[in-house]
Amino acid sequence: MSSPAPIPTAQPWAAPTAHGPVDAALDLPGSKSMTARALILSALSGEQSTIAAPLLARDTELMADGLRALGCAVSTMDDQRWVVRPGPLHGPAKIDVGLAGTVMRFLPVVAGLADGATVFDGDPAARVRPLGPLVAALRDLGVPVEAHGVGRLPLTVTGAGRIDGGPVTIDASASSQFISALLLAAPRFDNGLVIRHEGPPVPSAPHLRMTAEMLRAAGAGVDDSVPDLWAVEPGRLSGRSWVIEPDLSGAAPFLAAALVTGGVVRLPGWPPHSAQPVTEVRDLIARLGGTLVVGPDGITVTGGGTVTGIDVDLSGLSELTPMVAALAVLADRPSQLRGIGHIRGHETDRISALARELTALGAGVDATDDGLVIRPRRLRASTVHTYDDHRMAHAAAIIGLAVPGVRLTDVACTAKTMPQFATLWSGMVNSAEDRR
Ligand SMILES: O=C(O)C1=C[C@@H](OP(=O)(O)O)[C@@H](O)[C@H](O)C1
Ligand SMILES: C=C(OP(=O)(O)O)C(=O)O
Repeated sequence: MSSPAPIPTAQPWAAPTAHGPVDAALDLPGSKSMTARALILSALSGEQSTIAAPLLARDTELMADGLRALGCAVSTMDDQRWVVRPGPLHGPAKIDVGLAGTVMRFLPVVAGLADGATVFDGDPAARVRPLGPLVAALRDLGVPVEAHGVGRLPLTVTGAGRIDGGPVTIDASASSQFISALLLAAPRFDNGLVIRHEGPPVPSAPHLRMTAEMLRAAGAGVDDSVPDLWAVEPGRLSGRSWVIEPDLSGAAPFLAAALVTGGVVRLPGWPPHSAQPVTEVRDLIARLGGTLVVGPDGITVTGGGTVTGIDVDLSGLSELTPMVAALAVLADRPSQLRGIGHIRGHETDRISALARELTALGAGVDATDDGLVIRPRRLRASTVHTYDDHRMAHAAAIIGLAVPGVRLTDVACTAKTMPQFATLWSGMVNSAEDRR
């Protein structure tokens, strides 16, 4: 396979310090997880679909490219409305997954439905992200997969144009995306799918809820009423008009800015019924000392002046760990973040990366088996390594609000999910400074 697309060039960045409360209304980009699911479901449906307000970022663009490589027409000409025209899925194809968990987990199952061989590879850091249980499940379902070592990239999936489906067992404790990947394609399996999880708890329950909800919206029959068991009926998926919500996880650092500075951040345009875990995030913000209110004008987060340290199981909201860890070093008491051992397999080993970088900033940090213990201490200026991880960059930016002299080795890694992060962040901080 040709070498994977280059990783965005590193861009060192000085995080702006806030000298008072932020007060901002932000128009944030679409949800990565919803855009990824809408693309897959549209590509597997019977007719044309549109995706309004999609996320324009590296992860979703790689997903669109991957579907194109498999024979699906995806027009991204109009930034506000992508058009997906499904076509017969076929190889040979080469797919660059970048560092996107959604691309490296969702597309191999789609490739199993294609006729021919598809080769997958990605950034060097993607080659160490877990994939083995999904590879094993695909093989159990009769799809030939060649993988590196224990089931890592690079991968070759040789589809026969169809998958029998039926019962399969998987250990999805390393990533909920293994289950979402199989569920999203399952209506196209001849016999549908009954998937059982066996192993330590599956993380990211809200993402599995989103998968089931979007499958149902596309016309699939899904039963997710029994813990650790999901059933999808075989059937035709309908093309439809998807409308993507703003990304709640992408919003998280901005919400954190309200907490750190005792300010206000508003996110207009939030739907009354959200596919994302707004209630869980509201409860988390409340425990951290702020308030999140959902009203007709959208979401408003107000900081209470002090960040409260917490003891919290973040397994459902694990992608928010870097943001919560950043708040924890600025909090009034120690925090314990639990239930997140699997984030060692995220964009980087986030447990080790956070422990190392927060310690360098002066915090007291212990990595535990399933998370982090964080003791706030006097912090100092430091250059934070971002490890190509967008959310490590977010964490450093949050701390930089309160600690002068925080520099990031690279802010360009935020292009994974929000290429405009540095501009939006500086705009939020500078507009508050200008008003003072
Ligand atoms: O399905 C999805 O869109 C996602 C599921 C979660 O993955 P894990 O279960 O691997 O944490 C989450 O962390 C990731 O950012 C997006
Ligand atoms: C874990 C994350 O991403 P991915 O979809 O690449 O797993 C994340 O965005 O925090």
